[in-house]
Amino acid sequence: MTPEEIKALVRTVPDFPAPGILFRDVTTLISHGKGLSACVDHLADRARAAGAEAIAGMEARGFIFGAAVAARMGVGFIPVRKPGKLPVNTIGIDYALEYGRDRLEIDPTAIPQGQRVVIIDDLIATGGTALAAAELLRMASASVTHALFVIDLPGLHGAARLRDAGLTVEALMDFPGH
Ligand SMILES: O=P(O)(O)OC[C@H]1O[C@H](OP(=O)(O)OP(=O)(O)O)[C@H](O)[C@@H]1O
Ligand SMILES: Nc1ncnc2[nH]cnc12
Repeated sequence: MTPEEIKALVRTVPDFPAPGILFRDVTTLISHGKGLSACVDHLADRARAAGAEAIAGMEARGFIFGAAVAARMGVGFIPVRKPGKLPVNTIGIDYALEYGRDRLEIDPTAIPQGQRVVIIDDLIATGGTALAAAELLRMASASVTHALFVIDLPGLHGAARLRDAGLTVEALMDFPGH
């Protein structure tokens, strides 16, 4: 399936989780076997080209795509978790969302020194989550140069923020005007 065909599987829900937000819902995409598989293939091709030695994905939707891509590539997966979930000493970072604030944590021992880690998430909006994840992974000595997304909302300028911060950003599709 092409990215255009995969895009047709994304459901748009107005006013979720707050008035004025157009929620781009991947539930309908991941419940479609061929759509999910094609999505994972496209992301894995790009992660391979980026030289990924491990994939990091953000809780929760980043786990779905990130872990599937890591398994398809035969590399490890690093869960970037919401707070209080990991049973070991963590390092963490606070960040702003399109609709609120949150915090991410990782187990710093999960990453060998200098390992090339590619970030994968379902969607980039303001870029706050991905920038926080990149900073956190670097605090744990990862080499982070690429971030891959299924969906970009270019109207929220997240990809531009990541590029300004020196990251290479790719997305399979975008929804202009968010
Ligand atoms: O670019 P940003 O403005 O930071 O927004 C993008 C993030 O927001 C969503 O996750 P959310 O925090 O809603 O969590 P979820 O995956 O648990 O639904 C999405 O999956 C990204 O991780
Ligand atoms: N508009 C949106 N749709 C789905 N997930 C999001 N995360 C942040 N903004 C979002």
